[in-house]
Amino acid sequence: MTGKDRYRRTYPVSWDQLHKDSRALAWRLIDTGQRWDKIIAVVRGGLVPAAIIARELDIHYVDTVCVSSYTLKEQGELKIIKSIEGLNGENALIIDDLVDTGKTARIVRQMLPHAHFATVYAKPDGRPYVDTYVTEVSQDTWILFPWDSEIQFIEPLIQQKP
Ligand SMILES: O=P(O)(O)OC[C@H]1O[C@H](OP(=O)(O)OP(=O)(O)O)[C@H](O)[C@@H]1O
Repeated sequence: MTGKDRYRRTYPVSWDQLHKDSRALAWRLIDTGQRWDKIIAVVRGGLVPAAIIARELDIHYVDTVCVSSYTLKEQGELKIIKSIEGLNGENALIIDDLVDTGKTARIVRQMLPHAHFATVYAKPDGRPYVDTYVTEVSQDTWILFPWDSEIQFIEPLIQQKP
């Protein structure tokens, strides 16, 4: 299934919730007992969680891999826009906002095979490709991130058509 048909529900995440969930991910990472000295953010969705994790884990080295797989809700071809040279992922933590089908995680793991892969949110198909995550949502849920949304007026429920 491709495109909008894949999503039957929406899970809106506010900035506050994203901050709390990213801090919860930081706690979970600390609880593994492992320690890392580098963060690799998967651009773009991983940028904000990576900044929060870098602060909580006191990591000052942050780099990026740039991969794009979606055009809004339409699943498109996966493109590597920027890779990483000279690292195998040792002592590195890869951070993304979400693992959905797992396509992005699989390709980033190939670039950095020794890294620990962590996401804030995970769907069942992508879960096997992450080492640590916080919240699972169903495969047919569209996670509406705060950077993709705005607060706006809506009609009273009674005036909305079914
Ligand atoms: O598990 P997958 O099916 O690969 O999906 C997860 C990826 O999709 C989103 O990125 P997207 O490609 O939308 O790019 P963006 O973060 O730049 O918006 C998200 O940030 C993950 O990187």
